[in-house]
Amino acid sequence: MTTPTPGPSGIPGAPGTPGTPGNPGTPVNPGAPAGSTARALAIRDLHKHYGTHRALDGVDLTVRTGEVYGLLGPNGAGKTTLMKALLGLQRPTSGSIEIFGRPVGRESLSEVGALIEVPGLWPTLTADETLRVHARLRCVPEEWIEPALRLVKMTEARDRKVGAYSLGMRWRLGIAVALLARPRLIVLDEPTNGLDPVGIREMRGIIRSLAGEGVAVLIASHQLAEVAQVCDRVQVLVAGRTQYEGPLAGLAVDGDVEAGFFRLLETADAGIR
Ligand SMILES: Nc1ncnc2c1ncn2[C@@H]1O[C@H](COP(=O)(O)OP(=O)(O)OP(=O)(O)O)[C@@H](O)[C@H]1O
Repeated sequence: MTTPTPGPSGIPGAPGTPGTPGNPGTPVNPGAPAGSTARALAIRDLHKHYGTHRALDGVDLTVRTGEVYGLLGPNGAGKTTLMKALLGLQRPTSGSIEIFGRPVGRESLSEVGALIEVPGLWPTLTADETLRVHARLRCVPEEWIEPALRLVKMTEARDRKVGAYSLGMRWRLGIAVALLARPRLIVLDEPTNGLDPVGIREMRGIIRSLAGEGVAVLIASHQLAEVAQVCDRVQVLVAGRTQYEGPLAGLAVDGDVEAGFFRLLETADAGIR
């Protein structure tokens, strides 16, 4: 578990963020003391059936504030289905989802930022213009743009058109958009997909900064390496069922996490066939 620290990003709305010089900080959740680990997301016995196919078959998952949680699983495991359900994009067959203690709905989703697949951005706008549009759409003050740009290290590129950005820059801007309204829970689908090693390292740094400020982060990935260095806990899903839940190190077989992960996938796969 990560202990929230004074906010390096200067995103003043993140819970428990004491603020930085010139950036006094206005906690979104003044009731939550710095360092507390409230339940950001609680999923219980979630089922999603498509006809007779069980895409999710009784999944439980809890993500706490200040934690980076990895949802791992091969193609078709049910990761996207779970994320869509928690974002209100898909109705589960049964089970419950609570975001900061409230069911999925307009109010609870106002606490959530999401980046699913490559961010859709307007190529003819600059980063600054992009964020201004989103600030207006979401009724967010323009002063919140600067800290979001700073967190993703896009201040220098803010006046360049998005059409000329690398994939890594687009991802970073996509994260800035997702963070603009200062969510307390952020959901990222394959956040390092297509990034080069430098981009991957930067993305990890951004994710850890968010967690350090008390934001709860849920990452879905089918690659162990992607989550290995950044997640506090993981859940391995195979064919809609939980095969493992806990710290990554708990997957290890003879000290080898990767070997343990692949053995788990093979065993689960054999059990399904
Ligand atoms: N709309 C749908 N209708 C029928 N089956 C679906 C639908 N959406 C998903 N599925 C099935 O549900 C299962 C889970 O799919 P899902 O996309 O959630 O997996 P995933 O873990 O996100 O995979 P990937 O890593 O490939 O994105 C798969 O077997 C998929 O074929």
